[in-house]
Amino acid sequence: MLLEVNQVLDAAELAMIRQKLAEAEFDDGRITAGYQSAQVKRNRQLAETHPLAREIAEYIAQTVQRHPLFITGALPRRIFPPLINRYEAGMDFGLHVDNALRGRSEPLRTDVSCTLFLSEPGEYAGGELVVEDTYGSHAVKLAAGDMVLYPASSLHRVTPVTRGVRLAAFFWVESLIRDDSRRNLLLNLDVAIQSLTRKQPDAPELVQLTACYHNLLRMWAET
Ligand SMILES: O=C(O)CCC(=O)C(=O)O
Ligand SMILES: [Fe+2]
Repeated sequence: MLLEVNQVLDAAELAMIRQKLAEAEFDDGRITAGYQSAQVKRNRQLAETHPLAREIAEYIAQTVQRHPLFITGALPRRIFPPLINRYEAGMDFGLHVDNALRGRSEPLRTDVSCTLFLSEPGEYAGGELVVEDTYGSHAVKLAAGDMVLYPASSLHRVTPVTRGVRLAAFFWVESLIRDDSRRNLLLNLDVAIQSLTRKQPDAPELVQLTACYHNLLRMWAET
């Protein structure tokens, strides 16, 4: 499942984050890459230990969790602190899969991968996030402040940036629902229940549908 969550950050929040990042020193992106992905990773990244990285990570992690579609789509159990990357002209990230586990003490299982775009599409050429699934390749390039969620199990890449600079926050979610197809089913059920609630708040089926949602969640959730 590829899920777009729009307007996670508003213009003022983006300006604040962008201004802070404008002064920051970025390192080689391979600092967090596994063996295979390091071979194909050509970007810059703010070190996790950088005080600014911690401040921005905290801010973004709090903000995404206020977004109902993020909660419904990811059903987060734990969020890995968001990292910031930067692709300048000539940089890209070849086909790879994200590491299954992140962090040393109490490793987080990466179920959902997220990219939150911090640059507007017009600020750079190229730089699409391309995610492979059983239905083919999907190229994603969103407005600044928008985010895409995709299964961490999928192969993906970032096409070469040929002009300008692409800034993004990226992070992983350990979900209450490990399996992508189950998570997707719950998302669709939840969205349908919410839509029916808006259209027909007194529909008697709502109680059964809500029971189905919670009982599936109870059956599958790993807490
Ligand atoms: O920059 C992106 O959109 C994705 C980055 C990525 O795939 C990674 O760091 O593993
Ligand atoms: Fe990745």
